[in-house]
Formats: sequence, structure tokens, C-alpha cells
Amino acid sequence: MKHQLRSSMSTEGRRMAGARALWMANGMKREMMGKPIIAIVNSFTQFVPGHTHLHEIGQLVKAEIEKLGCYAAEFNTIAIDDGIAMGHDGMLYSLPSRDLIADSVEYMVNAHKADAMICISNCDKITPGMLMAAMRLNIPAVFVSGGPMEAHKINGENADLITAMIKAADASVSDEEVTRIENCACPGCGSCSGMFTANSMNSLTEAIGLSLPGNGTILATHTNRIQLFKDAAQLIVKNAFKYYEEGDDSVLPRSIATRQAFMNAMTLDIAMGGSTNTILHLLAIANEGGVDFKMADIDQLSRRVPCLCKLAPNTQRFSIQECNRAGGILNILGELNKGGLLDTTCRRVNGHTLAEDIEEYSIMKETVSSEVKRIYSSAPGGVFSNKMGSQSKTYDTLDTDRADGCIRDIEHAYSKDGGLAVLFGNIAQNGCVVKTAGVDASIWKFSGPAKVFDSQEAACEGILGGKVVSGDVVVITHEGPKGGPGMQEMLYPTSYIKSKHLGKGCALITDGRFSGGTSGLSIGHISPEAAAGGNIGKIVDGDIIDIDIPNRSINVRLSDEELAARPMMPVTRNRQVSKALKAYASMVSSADMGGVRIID
Ligand SMILES: CC(C)(O)[C@@H](O)C(=O)O
Ligand SMILES: [Mg+2]
Repeated sequence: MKHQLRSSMSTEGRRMAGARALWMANGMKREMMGKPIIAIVNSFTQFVPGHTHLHEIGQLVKAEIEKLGCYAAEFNTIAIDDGIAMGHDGMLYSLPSRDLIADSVEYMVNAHKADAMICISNCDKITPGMLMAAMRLNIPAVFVSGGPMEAHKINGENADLITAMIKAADASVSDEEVTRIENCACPGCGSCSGMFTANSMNSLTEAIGLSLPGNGTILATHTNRIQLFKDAAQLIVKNAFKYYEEGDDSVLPRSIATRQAFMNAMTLDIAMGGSTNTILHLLAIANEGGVDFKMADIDQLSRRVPCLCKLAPNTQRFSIQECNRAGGILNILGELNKGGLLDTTCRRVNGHTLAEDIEEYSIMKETVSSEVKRIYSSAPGGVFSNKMGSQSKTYDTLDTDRADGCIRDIEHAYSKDGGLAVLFGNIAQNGCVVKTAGVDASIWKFSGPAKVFDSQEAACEGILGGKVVSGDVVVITHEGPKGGPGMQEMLYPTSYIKSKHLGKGCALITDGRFSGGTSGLSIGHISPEAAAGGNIGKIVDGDIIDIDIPNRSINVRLSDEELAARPMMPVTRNRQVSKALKAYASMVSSADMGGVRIID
């Protein structure tokens, strides 16, 4: 062994007889000792459709690994369903759960001295939590997500949980119509079908190189998703031997997720109008690995990367299944690469360079291999199913229309400027973010009077109660990482603006964050947050807010002197915060640092 097995601490030497006895009681065979122990980090839970089908897959992965002679042991992490935890104080727990997941993976893997891990993630905080752990532990790791949910279509347009939320608060829609939509919006297992946070993060994992091709886009219900798990199981064994036996450090997370890989991933995100949460998570993951990747890099990239792909909620024409049919993540990267926008020398978990994978998985070549066709022709089954790999339907043809198909080439970009932008100004000195892919170009410049609310709940009441009118800028304060605490997703306020048919008439700005399902002129992550003394906490009703996306600015129309003389507005809400959340709030940073905990 070139690198000593971590597990040798508990499997070697006469004095480890007790530990060996326990390992054998777990099912480890004598002949497995001295070989890498692989942790199967699963996030199965029946509280989240993105995870409800993961019960058996961990054991299938174990069987695949053990065929190759290594012992594999499964443990679970928690997983919160943001959609179910939304619209009430459950959302306070969502972002903090990311760090809890990272810690729990460290606890299990370090306590039992596992040598390598396969991470079975899916929804919003689970993929970033596990990625943070992978960077922290820096042992061989491969990621496989549970896969996306099939999309339900009404008259050719996506109808998902966001559609249900918007219709449910629209008084012009009948109860029967609302029930009809909620009955079909989520047709079974998988991460919700749009380019929401879960699918954004799983796509970014593929771009960073820590998962195999297809990870971001092959449907949960498709048999090809099971094949991906089998391939990943074989790969983690191969990489564990490469590292421990051959001393090959290139398989380690920090060797793969380098600064260049983060830049590539962010480039992809900007090109596909991913969830703004990815910014928060990429900053936090980079921070765990000591990678130099900051808000300023995101700002720079957003100025030169075009928007090549729009899925729900940025359009209702396409969802993740159509993106897969157009060649998925590697084919978006392929188009970006033609514009010289990537560093394709980055090495990936499968041992290839990004250039090699882009070439091999391109669907635009004259001869596309049967393996590539197999992956990208994975189609929805079209019937409700919450079973992993329960169907194997295929598309007859792949989508190679780069002018008006799901993935466009640079010549036919939706916009030359990317789908995400970072704005700065006197109310966001450390920046804030907006998903421009989801904003109608007619309101990229917007000025209007502030309507201030110091909680998400008050904002919801204000919007639904008619307090907010066309032309207003809704300002939601004290919902940042520290102030919330937990930086709630504001999907209800942004959906209610649409329910009230104010989508193009209002802006919303906050130190909180958004769901990937949010679209419209919604600006979040304002840093510093109000609870950290940020100027957003000084805004009062009637102040004029100037938003200018093309020039990347956001300001309250007050002079520096006026703003300096303004006191912070008192917080009027009455929110009960548990001790667990207070502990989190006591150490969390602002969004521009990824909302990571500052612990020294
Ligand atoms: C419920 C959603 C849509 O998954 C949301 O949590 C997101 O962030 O995308
Ligand atoms: Mg979310």
C-alpha cells in the first residue's frame, strides 16, 4: 500500500481483536480485512420524494462493491424536503441541515475509519452537505444522486409543485382545478422536475467531475439510473485501490474539485440559469477544501457566459428530462467549450479529462456510441411511480436542435449575458444575486417604492392582503443566515406575487434566499444581512429602490450621509427560535461567504 489504509487502525494488529470481532459481526469477511472499507452514505427517507426510492439502492451498491472484494457499510443522513418544510417555520431548519449533514458524514466516516465513500444524495441540502464532507475528509469519493422526477405536462407545458402553489393562491382558479393540478404535479419519486436547487446541484456535481456522466439528468424512474449506481459502485472500488495501493492522489476530491473545476461548474450554472442557491453552496464547498473561489469570480463569469439552456421555472417548455434528451450536462458544457469558456484539462472521477468526456458524450458527432445513446435517450415512463428504475422507455430521437431545442449553441443563446448575476450597491455592499434567466428583459431596470416586511410571514400576508401593488419593491429583511436564522427560501412570497398577477409589475429583494422554483425579479442573498448591520435593515416604506441588472447595481435612493444617519429599523415580529437554531445563528456567516459557520 502506498497510502496506509485508514481502516487499518481498526482492522490490524493483535490489540484490535475486539474491533475485528465487531466488524465480523457486521458481516465483514476475514479476506476483506486489509482492503479498503467503503462507506455508503445514503440519504434515504420517506419524507422526501427525492429520497423515498433510495431504500434498496444502498444495499444494491453494497452488493456490487462486495463482488469486488471490499467490505461496504451503509449509513444514513437526514434530508429535509424544502417544499414540505416551506411556508412555515420548518424552513428555518433547511439551510442549517446542510452543515449538520456534512458533520454527520465526518462523524461516521472518521469514527469508523472508512477509507472511501460513495455518496447517495439528491435534494437541496444533501448534495452540498455531502460535497462539503467530501472536501473536508478528502478521501476517494464518488457521487450519485437519486435522479430527477418525471415532469407532468398540461397542454405541453410543465405543471409542477410551483404551478400548484401559484394556482392555489390565485382566487380566479377554482378548487377543482387546484386539486387537479396537485394530483399530478409530482408524478412519483425523484428531485422535482425543473432546474430547481436539487437538479442544479446534481448537475454541478457532474460538471465539477465528482460524479459520472448522466448524474444530473437521468430520471429516477429509469433503469439507466440503476446502471449509474452500479457503475459508480465499481468506480469507487477502482479509485480506492488506485489511491491506497498505487498512491494515485488524482482520485481525491480536492484533486478533482480544483479552482478550475469550480469555475467550470459555475460557468455551467450561469449558462443553464440554475438555482441561486448554488452560489451559496459552491462558496461553502470551496471553503471546506480551501479552494480560492469567491463571489468576485461568480461576478466575473456572469459577465461573459451566455445563457444556453432554460428549463422550468425559467420556461415552462422544458424540464430536466428534455435536457437529458438534448445530451444533458456534458452537451451544455460542449457548447460552452466551443466558445472557449471552460478549462477542459480538469481531471474527473472517472479518470478522464473534461475534454475527453465532452468529446465522448457529445450527441452532435456523426457517430454517437450506443452507450451515449443509451444514457441520453432515457425517457419518462409517463405513469405515477415511486420506485427507482421502474421503467425503461426511450426517446426515438435525441434533441440535436441547437437553435431552438432544449440546449442552444452560443450563436442562438437566450442572452449573451448569463442566467445569473451579482449586483452591488449601497444596500448590498458585499453583493446579492439574481437569476436573470427567470426575469423578463423588460424589467431588468426597475425602480419603485419599498414595501418593507421584517419576516417572510408578514410579506406573504402583505402580498395576499393587497398591500403590495404594481410598481412596488417588496423588501424582506432579517431573513438572512443569522437573522432568520437559517436564511429561509422565499418561494411563497415570490409565488404569491404571481398569484396576484404582479409578476412583471413588482420586484422583491431580501437578505434571505430563494427556491430554485423562484423566477421573476427576485433578488436575494443581500449582504451584509440586516442582522449583521446591513443597510437593507434601514429601508423604510416609500424609499425608492433602483435596480439595474445590466449595470449590476442595486441602490436605495439616499445619499451616503442620509444612509449613515438612518437608524436600523426595529424588528417587530415575534418568532420563537429553538436552542439548536440559536447555536447555528451564533456562528453563521453572511451569504456572500456561503452561509458557512465561522469556527476557529
Ligand atoms: C421545493 C424546491 C422547488 O425544491 C425548492 O426547495 C428549491 O430550492 O428548488
Ligand atoms: Mg430549496
